[in-house]
Amino acid sequence: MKLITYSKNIFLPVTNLCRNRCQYCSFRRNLDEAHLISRSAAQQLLEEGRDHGCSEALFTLGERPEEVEGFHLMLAGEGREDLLGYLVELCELAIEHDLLPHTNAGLLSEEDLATLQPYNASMGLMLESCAKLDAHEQSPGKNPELRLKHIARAGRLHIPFTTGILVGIGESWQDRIQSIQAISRLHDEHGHIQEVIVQPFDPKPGTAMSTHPRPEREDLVRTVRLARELLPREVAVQVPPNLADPLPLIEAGADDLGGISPITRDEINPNSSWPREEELKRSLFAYELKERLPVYPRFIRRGWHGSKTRRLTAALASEDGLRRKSISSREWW
Ligand SMILES: O=c1nc2n(C[C@H](O)[C@H](O)[C@H](O)CO)c3cc(O)ccc3cc-2c(=O)[nH]1
Ligand SMILES: C[C@H]1O[C@@H](n2cnc3c(N)ncnc32)[C@H](O)[C@@H]1O
Ligand code: MET
Ligand code: SF4
Repeated sequence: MKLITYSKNIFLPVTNLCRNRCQYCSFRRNLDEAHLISRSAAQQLLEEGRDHGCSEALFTLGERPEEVEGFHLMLAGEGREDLLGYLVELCELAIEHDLLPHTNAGLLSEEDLATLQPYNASMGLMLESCAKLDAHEQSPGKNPELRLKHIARAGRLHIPFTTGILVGIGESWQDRIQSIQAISRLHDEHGHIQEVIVQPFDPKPGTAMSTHPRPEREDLVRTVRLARELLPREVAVQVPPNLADPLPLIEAGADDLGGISPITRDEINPNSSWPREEELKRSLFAYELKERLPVYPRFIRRGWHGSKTRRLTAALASEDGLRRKSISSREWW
């Protein structure tokens, strides 16, 4: 039976302040409406996550919020001077609560990426697309060259990495192919890509792209097929089951469903609720559905997960025999 994996996570929106203005995004807010997660709110979510058996704390935030005037006042409200220090503190808090951090903070400097590495089991940054698109006209951080550089830097630092493409934001088929090939080349060089997300664009009311059509199912199927063909076998192709029916995409070669949360919503796609584990088990009965950690086994074996997560990762990986399980359909270990 083919193996399909997912991670049980909680979604922590650290701040929705962002220097970019992606035309599809409803997560970002202007200063007057923006928030910074408080220690106590984070703590409460982490406690709930632990109680629900989650293994991943997904920290997501706008890119370089420090560049927005006024953010330092929000930080000061939490008694901090810099965002990085606060992110490290939140990751430490997650680890104390038995949850493995996975941070996607947008573009980071080499120094900041290196600072976060020890505290994260894995990290992520979507390439989105290797093409320069209108949707990113006001988003300096979505410059594909900068994103590819960031992903390469993560590779040099041995950070197990999640990236992916956003499908249906104005890119061509050629762009999709080239984006996947670019990710594949980075993996050939550094070996750090654990999964590539094929993320369908989902129109959001109130955004510039609210009337832009969502991609056709057949286009998603073709994109997943392309990704599966162009990427080496050990790199998982991830599809979010709250944005499109996963079954045809799994049939086309997808092998991971990403983070699924029993308690928090997908703050990027707040109106698309995740299916429950039982629902997925029912609809994907022809597959072996299996929970995984936010860091894939081969990276644990190589010791690439952040040093501060070592004990927790070992404990979680051995918990239900994950460590020894032999798996037929995929090079899981
Ligand atoms: O719940 C979500 N998880 C998202 N994830 C998280 C992902 O599902 C899991 O955190 C990873 O599979 C690690 O276990 C992302 C992670 C990244 O590094 C980059 C982009 C995303 C996008 C989403 C998303 O839109 N919704
Ligand atoms: C975290 C990731 O969420 C994705 N993202 C942001 N906005 C949308 C949307 N409207 N539809 C689908 N995905 C989106 C981007 O790819 C970002 O990198
Ligand atoms: N802002 C970051 C990015 O777009 C993180 C995900 S979107 C909230 O890369
Ligand atoms: S997708 Fe990320 S980078 Fe783009 S506006 Fe939203 S929060 Fe900012």
